[in-house]
Amino acid sequence: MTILQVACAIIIDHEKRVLVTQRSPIMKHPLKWEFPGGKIEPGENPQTCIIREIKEELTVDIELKSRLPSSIYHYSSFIVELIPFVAIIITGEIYLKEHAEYVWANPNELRDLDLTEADIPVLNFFLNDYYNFLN
Ligand SMILES: Nc1nc2c([nH]c(=O)n2[C@H]2C[C@H](O)[C@@H](COP(=O)(O)OP(=O)(O)OP(=O)(O)O)O2)c(=O)[nH]1
Repeated sequence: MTILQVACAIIIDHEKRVLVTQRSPIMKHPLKWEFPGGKIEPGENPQTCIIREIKEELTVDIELKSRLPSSIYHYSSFIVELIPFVAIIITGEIYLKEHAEYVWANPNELRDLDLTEADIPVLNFFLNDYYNFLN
């Protein structure tokens, strides 16, 4: 089985809340929550991919702060390598082009969300090994 490489963004605001988006009813994994992002296209690296995807999906420009460890998850029909980046918004207002909803969530709210499976280790790493070092 091939591995689908997907870059995602953990976008944080000045109150240390995290932006999470809900997949729409017509997407794969309908109504699950995720870190926004998408598939790496030929000729892209994960960094150029995530900047492009966030602009396309949320209409904002982001600046990348850190790359976190990938999460590899075996869904029934494919394997995903989820490549996370911590980021901040530098310009623009969020306007959802594909997702059903978004929310700025604190750690307890993040833990309660019905996330896509590949995101759970990403969230755990972020909260356990990264979050407390944020200013
Ligand atoms: N964007 C994103 N996709 C994720 C996450 N976790 C996870 O398992 N996935 C899976 C869901 C999808 O099967 C795949 C990404 O597909 P996508 O539909 O978001 O990406 P895309 O915008 O490039 O796709 P497309 O609409 O062009 O088909 O990775 C996540 O946190 N963010």
